[in-house]
Amino acid sequence: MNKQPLLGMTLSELQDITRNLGMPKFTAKQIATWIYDKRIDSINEMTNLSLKQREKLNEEYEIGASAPIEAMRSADGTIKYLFRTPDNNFIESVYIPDDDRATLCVSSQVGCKMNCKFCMTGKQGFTANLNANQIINQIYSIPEREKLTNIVLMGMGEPLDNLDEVLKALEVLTSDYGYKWSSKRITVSTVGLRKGLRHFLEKSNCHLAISIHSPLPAQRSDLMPAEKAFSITEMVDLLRNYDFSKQRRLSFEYIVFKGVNDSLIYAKELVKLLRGLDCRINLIRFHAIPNVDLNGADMDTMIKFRDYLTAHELFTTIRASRGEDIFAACGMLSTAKEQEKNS
Ligand SMILES: C[S@@+](CC[C@H](N)C(=O)[O-])C[C@H]1O[C@@H](n2cnc3c(N)ncnc32)[C@H](O)[C@@H]1O
Ligand code: SF4
Repeated sequence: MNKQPLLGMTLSELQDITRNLGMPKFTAKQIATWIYDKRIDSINEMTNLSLKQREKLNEEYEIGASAPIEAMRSADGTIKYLFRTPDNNFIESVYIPDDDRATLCVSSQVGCKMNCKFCMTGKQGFTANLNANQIINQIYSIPEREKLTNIVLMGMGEPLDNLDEVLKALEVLTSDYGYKWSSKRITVSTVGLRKGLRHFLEKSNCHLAISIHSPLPAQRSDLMPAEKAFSITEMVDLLRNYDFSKQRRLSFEYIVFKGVNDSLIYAKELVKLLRGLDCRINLIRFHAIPNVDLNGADMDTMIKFRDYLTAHELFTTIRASRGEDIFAACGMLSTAKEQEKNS
């Protein structure tokens, strides 16, 4: 029988286990402390549990951490990690050090259903949802885990399409019994799914990044089919009901494609669409992917675009492109691995 991983479990799930094994309720908290505070490698190290309790736990459970199988280092310090899931699928996480920050870009699914035109993960199609163990393991099992200051769910997959497991992982990351991270250090990035977005905003305080890429519904649906199910105009109306002026931040991600969405007409439309909303814009450089007729805009164009938005009260930054020499656009490495597996 396969053992169940404890890593990634919420306190209430651990309490279910201790109850079923006839252990006192407080044992669940002790187990959480061993896993999330002390970061032990085996159940045998839980020395404030009796030998009998450890034996019982060991029969059905394990810590459930699994190290990355590959690491690719960029000249700029970015490291891309490849993990193998128990079902022999591949997922990627990217470690991005930057002055006093160190961000980990974490995956939420193997592949993705959303099929955005410009995204390598989208081209893979959907294979599986990651469970909370597999999401937390990406953080737990990298050598730089103690250096991390920020986490972004911007790796493979659409987090709101796997919201239950994502919310569990966010609970473990932000709870007192877990990693005790402030929700201000965590950002969830999404194309915006009608049901998931509302649910996420109600259940989590983490920052929200919406992948917008065009202010015009017709163009956006050409780039991102998810627009057809939940339009950006409706999404913005929904977002207006929430307060982003305090703890939680709202940002919009905008890949600037040459000759597609890079003229000031689009900047003007963005200003119109987002007027009055407490938010910022991140302009992203496109990482070219094979067989897609899109190119990134040049830096001059991006600067003009940024300056227009900033002059119209939309605070805008240009995100530094990191790890281009190691295919840091997510989905590249796992696609290559998948092809190797099938050849
Ligand atoms: C891979 S997605 C994962 C999170 C979520 N599914 C989303 O789309 O926001 C994270 C970000 O990467 C962007 N992205 C995808 N493919 C890209 C590429 N080839 N170059 C630059 N950014 C890309 C997405 O638009 C999104 O803003
Ligand atoms: S950009 Fe995000 S939603 Fe679109 S296909 Fe890629 S991972 Fe999925």
